[in-house]
Amino acid sequence: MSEPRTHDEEPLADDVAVRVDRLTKVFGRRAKEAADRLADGSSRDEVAKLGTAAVIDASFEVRRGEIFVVMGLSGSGKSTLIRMLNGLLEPTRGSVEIGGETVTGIDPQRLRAVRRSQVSMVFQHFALLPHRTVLENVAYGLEIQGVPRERRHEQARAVIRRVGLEAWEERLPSELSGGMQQRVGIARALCADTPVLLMDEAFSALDPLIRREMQEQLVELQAELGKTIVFITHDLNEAMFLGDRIAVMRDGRIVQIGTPEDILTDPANDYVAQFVQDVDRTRVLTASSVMEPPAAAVPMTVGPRGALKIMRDLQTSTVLITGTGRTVMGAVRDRDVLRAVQKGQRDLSPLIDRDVPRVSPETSLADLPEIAVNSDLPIAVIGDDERLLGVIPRVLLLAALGNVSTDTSELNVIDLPPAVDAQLVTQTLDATQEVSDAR
Ligand SMILES: Nc1ncnc2c1ncn2[C@@H]1O[C@H](COP(=O)(O)OP(=O)(O)OP(=O)(O)O)[C@@H](O)[C@H]1O
Repeated sequence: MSEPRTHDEEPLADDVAVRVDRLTKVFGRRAKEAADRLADGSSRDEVAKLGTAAVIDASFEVRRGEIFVVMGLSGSGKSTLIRMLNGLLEPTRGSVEIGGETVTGIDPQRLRAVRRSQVSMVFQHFALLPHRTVLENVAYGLEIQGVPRERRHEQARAVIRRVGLEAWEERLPSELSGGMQQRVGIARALCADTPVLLMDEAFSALDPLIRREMQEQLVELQAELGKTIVFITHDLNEAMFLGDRIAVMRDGRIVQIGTPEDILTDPANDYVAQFVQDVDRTRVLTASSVMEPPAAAVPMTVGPRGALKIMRDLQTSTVLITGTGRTVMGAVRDRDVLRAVQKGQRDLSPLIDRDVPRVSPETSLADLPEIAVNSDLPIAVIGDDERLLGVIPRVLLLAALGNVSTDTSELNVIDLPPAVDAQLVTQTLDATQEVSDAR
């Protein structure tokens, strides 16, 4: 008798839009043999005589509503992979499931039905029908499904409005700019109303400004419509901007799958590390990825002497002060604390500057310089419950704000050194120690 399944073991089938299992594609006459050898551990080069291994042993799941980006250099196997996802190419080994249905090895009629109901594709070069209007292009998918004219035009008009092209419905594609043509491409894919959108270098032919606009629009549309999107690109910044998760491909293999932050901060190998070297980190990283643990803050209860010691040890001129429940009370400056210690004061509260900048952990790094430059205090990273989650120490912007959002790999910020001399601090602490000991 088989073991009863516990709730935990239940596959989360409903959450998975696309499941790819050990997918391999070899081009060449002896493809099967090459794929078998690859499965037995041979390298791509070792099987090169048998065929070109375009995709090797790829496995991943794309969750519903996720933007999953496949990124890699030219020739790494991205297009081959996406073509297997919609059944345009038959895998040599492995399987693809879309919406819970296996699409590998099924009969062509069934495959067409699954494709129609589940998957739409947006191409790099728009692939619009040149002699049909924008409206007819967008409605085309419904037309071949036999949807009556009135209804398909109505649906097409709705998505055309969504992508902001309502004034262009009756125009021909050639009358539109590249960005607009691609919006028609997206509208066409949306009109088919499939849960999965496959986008193959969809924005690569557009100039940078339009491209950025399209990326933003796609993220908006996705948030609104909840589509599952598999997006292929060789552009790392695009991958980082769009991807909930990114799969990095190299020579047919997926070498890492992770969130943009994982890929950036914890690259799986030198190849990925090199790839991400030039990415604009400020757009990807958030306050939570640069903050120091809350231990870098000081509880009120330590008093001026305790605070001064900690500031000396951390070599910092300002430090955050926390109250009960680790809420942030403000920050103190070393000068003020030193003076208080010299005067034998026991209470930190009169020294606290309550004007500490506060950000949420999701605040983009790109927004921090502006906050940092307006204050000489550390930035407090605060959770929903007002608790201190981390500290971004007092930073100084060396360059103009504009510099930070370029593709530098390091942020141009440094900690300010303590304002008062460490020796003086130590002398003061020793002297006041003697006083308190003598008491
Ligand atoms: N029909 C085919 N016949 C033989 N080899 C092919 C075929 N299609 C692709 N390849 C090879 O498979 C490898 C992966 O190609 P693929 O087009 O999937 O890569 P890609 O990452 O999409 O690159 P690009 O961005 O240049 O399209 C390459 O070596 C390519 O030459």
